[in-house]
Amino acid sequence: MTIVTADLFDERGDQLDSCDLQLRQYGGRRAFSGPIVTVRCHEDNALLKWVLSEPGQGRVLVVDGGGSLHTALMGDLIAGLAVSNGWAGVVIHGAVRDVVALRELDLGVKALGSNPRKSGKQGTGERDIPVSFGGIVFHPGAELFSDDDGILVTRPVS
Ligand SMILES: O=C([O-])CC(=O)C(=O)O
Repeated sequence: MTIVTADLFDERGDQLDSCDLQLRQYGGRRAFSGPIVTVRCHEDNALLKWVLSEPGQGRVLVVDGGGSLHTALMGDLIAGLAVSNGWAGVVIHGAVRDVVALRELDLGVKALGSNPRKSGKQGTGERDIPVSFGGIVFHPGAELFSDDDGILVTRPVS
């Protein structure tokens, strides 16, 4: 079923937070949803590549790259890995590259912008922690809904 975030917000907005940050659509799947997995990293994409190498099971990876547009945290190879492993989407507070190829992939991809410069590969960063941007908190395990209008998330299950 196609996600319509505006309808969802009308139905159950009291249980949802909406991301104010205007991320751009880069993926071939413009509407996507799934449980959240998180990574926080800075201009280094080894950790997110590692996470996207795991079975995605329809989940969405939310990457807090600190808003850096200096290096791309994901290109078509890592995005292709995400497709093969069954991830629904990747939301990046940072940059991507290979944007023409990303459009052809059956994957939701939202990011701040793009940069052809690649990231470091040290593997520094953290995973499975709450991350925050656009005025909301993305909690691991909470549900994310994304389409052309924006991104909604549920609050943590207490
Ligand atoms: O290898 C990287 O840093 C990212 C990349 O270009 C890709 O995923 O294709």
